[in-house]
Amino acid sequence: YWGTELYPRIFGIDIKVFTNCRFGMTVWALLVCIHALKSFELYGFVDSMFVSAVLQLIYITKFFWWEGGYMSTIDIMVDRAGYYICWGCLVYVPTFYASVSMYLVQQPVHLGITWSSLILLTGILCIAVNYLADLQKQEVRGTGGKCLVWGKRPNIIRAKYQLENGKEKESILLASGWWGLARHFNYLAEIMLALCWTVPSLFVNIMPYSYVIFLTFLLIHRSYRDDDKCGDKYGSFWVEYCQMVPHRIVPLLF
Ligand SMILES: NC(=O)C1=CN([C@@H]2O[C@H](COP(=O)(O)OP(=O)(O)OC[C@H]3O[C@@H](n4cnc5c(N)ncnc54)[C@H](OP(=O)(O)O)[C@@H]3O)[C@@H](O)[C@H]2O)C=CC1
Ligand SMILES: CC(C)=CCC[C@@H](C)[C@H]1CC[C@H]2C3=CC=C4C[C@@H](O)CC[C@]4(C)[C@H]3CC[C@]12C
Repeated sequence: YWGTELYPRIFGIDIKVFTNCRFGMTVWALLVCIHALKSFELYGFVDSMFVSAVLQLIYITKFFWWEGGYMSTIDIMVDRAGYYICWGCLVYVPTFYASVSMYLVQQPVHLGITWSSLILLTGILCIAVNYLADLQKQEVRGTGGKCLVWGKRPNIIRAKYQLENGKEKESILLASGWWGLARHFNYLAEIMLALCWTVPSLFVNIMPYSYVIFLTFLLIHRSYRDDDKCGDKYGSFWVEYCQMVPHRIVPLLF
């Protein structure tokens, strides 16, 4: 179920790049377009479908833009290519992640220009925060901490860790900017964004909210998994970071 190989290749093709990045994300985007086209064919322009589809498509485009950063996440560095990842990315992501659009084909909602614009702008803001947080970490590490974070010198911990062969290495833990608000503020933006592309379906049925609910559980669980992973890797340096940034996802709350 969890797999054995970390980076399997078939005929030179990296299986995890294919499943996690290319197939799942592309079919998700295609299904959003297919549902939006069907809705247009049935009812003409529907603002709720437009807002939801545009947010999902911007998010997927952002994913491809940032794909290099995804290569250093738990999915690629820790999870092996087993049933969990393969079924998850080949079947679960395209179908379940696009389920709000599928729902809106059956249940069109007219939001009006004010609500549509408000939801669209909030969603775009969430995508920007999620992207900027991921980028900030990459930039600080890429420059060895010699950059500005929100206009100031970053607060960093130079964390030492050991490789399996005993060699000592160093990495940077950022404790300011987005990474000073909470240890995974990027997850909060991710959940708020999913809410933005779901809320156009209003509150008649719980079905379209399945993805937001799933994502909330997934990311809370992931924040614990990441704490374990980083605690094992960085030891006392991670404890120091947790003392500086005590909250996991929501500043002052959780
Ligand atoms: N829609 C979905 O289904 C999901 C979307 N996502 C999104 O994917 C993106 C990547 O998420 P994910 O990989 O889970 O997690 P993060 O982007 O939060 O990365 C966690 C890793 O970053 C490093 N790190 C942790 N804290 C710091 C710090 N303060 N400074 C520098 N480096 C740090 C550690 O790795 P290292 O070993 O390098 O130190 C840690 O394992 C996010 O935008 C997330 O929202 C994630 C899961 C599901
Ligand atoms: C129980 C079950 C079916 C779990 C799903 C497992 C996987 C399919 C998902 C676990 C983590 C997910 C992802 C992580 C990070 C991502 C970056 C984001 O910008 C786009 C989505 C994704 C690639 C996402 C894809 C599904 C998972 C691998």
